Amino acid sequence: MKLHLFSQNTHIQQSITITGSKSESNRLLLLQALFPQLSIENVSNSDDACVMDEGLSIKEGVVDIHHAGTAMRFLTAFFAMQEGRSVILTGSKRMKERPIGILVDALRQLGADISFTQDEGYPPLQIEGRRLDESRVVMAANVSSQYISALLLIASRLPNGLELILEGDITSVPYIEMTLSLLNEIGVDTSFNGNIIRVMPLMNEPESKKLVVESDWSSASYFYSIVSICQLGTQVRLSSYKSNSLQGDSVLASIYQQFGVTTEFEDNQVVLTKTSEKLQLHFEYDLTHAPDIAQTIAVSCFALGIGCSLSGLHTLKIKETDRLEALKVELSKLGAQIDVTNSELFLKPSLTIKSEVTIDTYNDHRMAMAFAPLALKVPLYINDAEVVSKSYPDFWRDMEQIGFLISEQ
Ligand SMILES: O=C(O)C1=C[C@@H](OP(=O)(O)O)[C@@H](O)[C@H](O)C1
Ligand SMILES: C=C(OP(=O)(O)O)C(=O)O
Repeated sequence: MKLHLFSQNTHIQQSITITGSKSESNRLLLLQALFPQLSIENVSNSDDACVMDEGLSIKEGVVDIHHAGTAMRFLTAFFAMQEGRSVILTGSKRMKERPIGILVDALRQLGADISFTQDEGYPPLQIEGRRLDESRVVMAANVSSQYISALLLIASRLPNGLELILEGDITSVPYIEMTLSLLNEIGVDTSFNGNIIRVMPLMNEPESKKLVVESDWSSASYFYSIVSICQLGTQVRLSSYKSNSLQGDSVLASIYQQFGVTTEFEDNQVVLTKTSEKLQLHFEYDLTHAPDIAQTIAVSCFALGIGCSLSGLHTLKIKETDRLEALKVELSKLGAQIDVTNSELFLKPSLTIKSEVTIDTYNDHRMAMAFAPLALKVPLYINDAEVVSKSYPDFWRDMEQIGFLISEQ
């Protein structure tokens, strides 16, 4: 589906309800499979949460998680400790290019029986579930935090718990902390000191408990971008959010303050208001701990005519697409002067944006959503716009609600 987007409404006053965080949802769905007395509210309606939910219920045979990185990594750990269950865990063409060797090696240290059915180090995986008696694992922490969260999520159901020794710089730390916080909420004891994480085995079953998923902060990033581009006084209210979020992407509030957007919390809403036009000429930031908002920020800077130097982007090359390369190609089409390395992005300030450009999305939801706010500046086309369903199926409906004129080509 190719969409044409344009919007002349640069003074928006709207309230939007965003679906639950896909990261929190996929963790809680796994925990619920291990502890059925838990119930979850505001679960994400994203494709990634749906494939996670379906995957957990499959007893034998092929489990296809499509493009969902968290489902791939979390289900690998889950099936490895399901005694007597045998599955082939696979995904999309891109998923077969996203590395998983570090997690498989870590699970093998615990005693797991997992083999690669095609390329060594990549999905698909043949997993023969068994009791995992070991408890000590040494693993690299600088490639993806999802490998670490995957182990932590099953840890309290292992006979001896888990002691995880992390090697190298730890990437995407807030996602690890989110996992530990959710474990703590259900009564599991954990510790995280320096490069050692410990999870105690659960002695007593947790009480039945309702856990409410906060809405998705990565999805909120597109509204931050929109508000930053709009006129003074623009206000968008997003539900349901809280100031003490478990999601690292809530750092958006302090980042977009620098682009003139003020954040306030009222009841269960976060209120974004454009309060200042005074902008710096250059923005510098290390996104090691919030990689999913890199595309949003790069496009916001381009729309605002601000240059930027973004670092800590080493994980972007192994996400839904090589996001550094994709940003370079697509922003260049619009007239940007941009350079990327394996972990950085440099954008020069530019005052003009080419109109009626077609943006390719590379099977990456965040390419479509990050570029959409540019429609406030110039008309543009988005190819394969349905990709947004990976994390935010209602995205285009919500764009129409805030005044975007969208037509299918
Ligand atoms: O644990 C999670 O829910 C996630 C961790 C991050 O991945 P990396 O740790 O691979 O950067 C993030 O990019 C992804 O969207 C979700
Ligand atoms: C990287 C992402 O997802 P995943 O790794 O879970 O596929 C994302 O949603 O931006």
